[in-house]
Amino acid sequence: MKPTFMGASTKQGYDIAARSREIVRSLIDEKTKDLTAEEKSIVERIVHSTADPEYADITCMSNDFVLRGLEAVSQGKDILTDISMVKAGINRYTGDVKCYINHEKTIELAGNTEVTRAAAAIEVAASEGFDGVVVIGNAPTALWKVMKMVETGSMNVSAVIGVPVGFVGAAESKKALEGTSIPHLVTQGPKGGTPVAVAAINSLINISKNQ
Ligand SMILES: C/C1=C2N=C(/C=C3N=C(/C(C)=C4\N[C@@](C)([C@@H]5N=C1[C@](C)(CCC(=O)O)[C@H]5CC(=O)O)[C@@](C)(CC(=O)O)[C@@H]4CCC(=O)O)[C@@](C)(CC(=O)O)[C@@H]\3CCC(=O)O)C(C)(C)[C@@H]/2CCC(=O)O
Repeated sequence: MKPTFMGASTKQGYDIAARSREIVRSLIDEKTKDLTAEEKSIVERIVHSTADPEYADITCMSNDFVLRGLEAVSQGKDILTDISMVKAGINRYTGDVKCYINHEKTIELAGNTEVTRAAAAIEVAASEGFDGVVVIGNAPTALWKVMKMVETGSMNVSAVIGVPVGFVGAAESKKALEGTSIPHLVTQGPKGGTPVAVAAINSLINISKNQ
């Protein structure tokens, strides 16, 4: 696989990405001065992907997030996403990227129990023996389910990127994740979404390749 920078793999693409990174740095350098080099790189990539410097204020990581996340992706552990759009964006990982939202067991479970498909998909992933990094960009109910299953010892999770977007439960679910001992990255408040989730995990994967 060709080396990339911010997903760019051509000379022109690389130049655009490098220029964009310079602009991002000039916008958020002061705000990120207390972060480690790895944390800074992750925040820069999120701001780069969204063109929204506010992410430098609202992105928060637990102290062990980078360590535990890097350990997991370096070992090639599985990555689990809440929805297909997030999975589609993680295109340079050599391990498995899984998403059970359209799995027949998920559809059956959601139909029988009347929970969301997003939450049912987490239960199915755990029942299939998932062990790795969870990436949630859209569905608060999936994030609540992960926290519950980790708390009850029914799911193995190395780290969680919890950045669901929206006005119904997103902020609350992320606040709850911050109160757990699960290694995590969150964006506080309603903002987040697929581009943020993908930027965060792709940045972690990129850092692990350059170690
Ligand atoms: C609250 C939900 C939101 N979904 C958003 C954005 C997009 N969702 C798409 C699709 C096709 C799917 N979303 C579901 C996950 C569906 N979305 C929800 C739920 C209603 C509730 C989740 C929760 O609160 O935890 C959820 C329903 C569920 O039962 O889980 C999906 C399963 C719906 C379905 O088809 O049954 C489905 C997943 C399909 C898949 O992954 O294969 C969009 C592609 C729709 C679109 O815009 O066309 C889009 C993806 C956007 C992206 O950037 O990737 C929001 C906006 C995140 C929204 C939360 C906002 C809010 O209501 O406040």
